[in-house]
Amino acid sequence: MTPSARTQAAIELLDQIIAGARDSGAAADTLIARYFSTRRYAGSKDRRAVRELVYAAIRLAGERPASGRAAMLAVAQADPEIAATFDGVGHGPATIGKHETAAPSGVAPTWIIDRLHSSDLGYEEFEALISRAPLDARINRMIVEEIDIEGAEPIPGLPDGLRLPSGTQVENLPAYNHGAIEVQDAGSQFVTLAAKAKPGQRIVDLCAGAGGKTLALAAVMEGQGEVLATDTDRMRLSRMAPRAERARSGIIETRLLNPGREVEMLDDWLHSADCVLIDAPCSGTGTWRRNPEARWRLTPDRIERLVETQKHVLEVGANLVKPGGALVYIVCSLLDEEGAGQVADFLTANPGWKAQPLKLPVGRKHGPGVRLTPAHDATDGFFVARLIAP
Ligand SMILES: C[S@@+](CC[C@H](N)C(=O)[O-])C[C@H]1O[C@@H](n2cnc3c(N)ncnc32)[C@H](O)[C@@H]1O
Repeated sequence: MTPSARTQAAIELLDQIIAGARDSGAAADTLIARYFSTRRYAGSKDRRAVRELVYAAIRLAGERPASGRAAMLAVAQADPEIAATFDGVGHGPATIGKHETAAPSGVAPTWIIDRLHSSDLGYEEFEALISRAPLDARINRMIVEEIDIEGAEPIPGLPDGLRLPSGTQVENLPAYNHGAIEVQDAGSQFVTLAAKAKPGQRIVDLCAGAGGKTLALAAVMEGQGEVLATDTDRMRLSRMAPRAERARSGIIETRLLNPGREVEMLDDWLHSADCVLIDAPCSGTGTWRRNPEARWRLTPDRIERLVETQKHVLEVGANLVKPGGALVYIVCSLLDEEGAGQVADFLTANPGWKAQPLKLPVGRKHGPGVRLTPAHDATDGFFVARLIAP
């Protein structure tokens, strides 16, 4: 592909990504994979270059742009080499018109910026929210003692964490195929430490998804005890079994829940878990480094619905914790209404429950818990609190 054809491909993809964000459609990565599956003429270098262009445009535009062309024009404004590809030749985009406007640059839509700011996030933190995320992994000590991957660095404070060189094709590493490493952001690993999981315990991972945190819990438990991984999403939960098998985690049981009937379906675990981990569905404002187009998808209504679901899963989880046991609440959001505020409301509504001060190797105290931010901790953004049952 010529440089101009690459720019045109990025514009077409951005049009699809913008429509996907507006209509709750597929994520950018899925759309990019689909686009190239029908364009065999594009080699791996072309795909990489187009992907880079697409993500550069997504990172630049805080608000959802009017069109893919407007988004790429913003990249062209900052980079004369890209501007030169608007040449109208062959498969290239038409030349830039005198009165054409580029999508405005920014970190996020103004209403979200305001909410982040009211959640005590300083403006100096904002740029880092959409910076490029490093590639982190977790070593599975049940399979290997030590691991040697060229260019990999330890992550201070995380005995099992590894920062891999960017661009590492993890699926091609023998260590990955043997289950010796799992891709997992350092922030996710740090907040899972709040569960203080130990061999022999009974733990529920209530919103387990495809099992990122479940596998980390099972690894610390060294194959002793029980981990019940539940979720209401059949597709996500079904991805757990093959991952658990690869990681040789024999103590994980999965259970698909019906929304609204969770407590009934978990009656064999009532008031008996040492710990219930709730990695609640959230706005994902802490993960824009990995999914920068997610900030074009948010609406105040969507956040309101998420806050309701979070309140609900907290109530469900509280029913499963044994007296003196722990409820660990996590969101990858930096909005207080989903994090510190949500937990404060829970504590008011449930007298007797207490927030236990958390000592994590990273993060800063924030309300009844701890907050990790990309600028301060070089991780995705998270809020985590550990609550002890009466
Ligand atoms: C942040 S994701 C979990 C990610 C996962 N823990 C990980 O580490 O990869 C939140 C999950 O909550 C699930 N969820 C939503 N409502 C739920 C409910 N009422 N009960 C249990 N899980 C729910 C969603 O399907 C989603 O998989």
